[in-house]
Amino acid sequence: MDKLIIEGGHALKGEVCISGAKNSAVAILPAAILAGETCTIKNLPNIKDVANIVDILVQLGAQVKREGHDKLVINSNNINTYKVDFELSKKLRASYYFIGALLGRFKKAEVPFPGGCDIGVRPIDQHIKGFEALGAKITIEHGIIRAEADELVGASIFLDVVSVGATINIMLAACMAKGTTTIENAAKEPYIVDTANFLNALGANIKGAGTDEIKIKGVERLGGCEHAIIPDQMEAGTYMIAAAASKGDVLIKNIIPTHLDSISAKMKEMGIDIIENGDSLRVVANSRPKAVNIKTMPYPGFPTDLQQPMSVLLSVADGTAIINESIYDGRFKHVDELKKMGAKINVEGRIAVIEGVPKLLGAPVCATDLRAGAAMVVAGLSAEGETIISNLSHIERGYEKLEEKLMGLGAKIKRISEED
Ligand SMILES: CC(=O)N[C@H]1[C@@H](OP(=O)(O)OP(=O)(O)OC[C@H]2O[C@@H](n3ccc(=O)[nH]c3=O)[C@H](O)[C@@H]2O)O[C@H](CO)[C@@H](O)[C@@H]1O
Ligand SMILES: C=C(OP(=O)(O)O)C(=O)O
Repeated sequence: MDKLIIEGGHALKGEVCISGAKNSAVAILPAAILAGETCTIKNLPNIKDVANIVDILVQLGAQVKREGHDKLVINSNNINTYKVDFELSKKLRASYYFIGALLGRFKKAEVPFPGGCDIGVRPIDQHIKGFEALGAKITIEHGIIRAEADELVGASIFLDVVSVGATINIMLAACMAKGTTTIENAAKEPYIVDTANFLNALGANIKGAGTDEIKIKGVERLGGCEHAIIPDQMEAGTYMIAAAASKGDVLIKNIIPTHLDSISAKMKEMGIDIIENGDSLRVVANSRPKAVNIKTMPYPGFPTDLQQPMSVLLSVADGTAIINESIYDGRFKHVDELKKMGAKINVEGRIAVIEGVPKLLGAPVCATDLRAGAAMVVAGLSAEGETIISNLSHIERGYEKLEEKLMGLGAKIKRISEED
């Protein structure tokens, strides 16, 4: 089992280039099952979640060819099963997209329950409600979700909760359904727009992605296309927070700054300089940040996926901050780890009260989930002394070349294997 060792207290300085978005990639790759011709997908992040999705595509019989480090060419014509392997499915959250994609293509899907970060209850009732509205019969047996339909017919679906996964999954199933599907109270995250753009490039007719009402007119057949994944909002946000926590000066390149507006706004409120310029953004932090309150919200609100890294910056801020985690009921598992480094945080349900301390002190800590891992890295970079982070597999699901990128910014970070 590898560990990361960080010698903290070195300001990050320089430039970092952001990779393609995990949450777009893991939706668009399964969506390629609906394509009647070859798809070329570019700007894919080289992360475990993408590798896991590719393993499922291959298990189903798709031809997947890698070209260069960030490009895959996929042909789904030879897919010969609608059943996803149990072990592969539970390796990540996004395996749920195979339900929508296989149902859309074969009118049948068998997908074991997905895995993903353990951050509270994560039901998929809204996905199921959407598939049923389109005419599918859903049964759950022995941990496997079975979806089956004689035909899929467009329907009007009002989501009870704003769900990224349900919005995309219904889009996938509805693309080739008969008639028009309307998703109301749809999620608006950039991944939804990216996935809709990909499907439209294949020949789908989706309008309104990025708003809370999406209309999908079913088409007979989808073709192929070339598509580049958008930059990763969460990776970019993590580097913004890391730059500030280390009192650094970092130019974050290859981003869409509007996707980061809620983070930039909060960081400006904290007294950190954020300078946008085209597709890059510079973060300059010289002094201790001011404490601010945060409530996580669906896009364009402050993203839950950056709540954990942000809690590190608030741990060393001047004053007391309140975090209201409105999306998940268990996304504070990292707090016990941060306390080992001297953070003063009280958690009561979905609320964390953080009393800022002047500095954190390095300690052995564990990455309990993906963004908890990112939070530990940010904490290690800002802390005095050495931080040793274990349980790295979560971090590998979502961050491409983490050590390499941080070392490029002057961080003292290295990976060791247990036997080293
Ligand atoms: C692979 C992927 O894209 N993961 C992201 C996706 O996860 P995921 O798609 O799982 O998250 P959702 O947007 O669906 O979940 C949002 C909230 O809705 C609830 N809910 C969701 C679906 C449902 O059928 N019923 C229900 O009650 C969830 O418990 C949660 O409280 O969006 C989350 C919210 O931005 C992010 O944290 C994850 O990084
Ligand atoms: C919660 C996350 O991932 P997943 O939904 O894939 O578990 C995340 O990316 O922060």
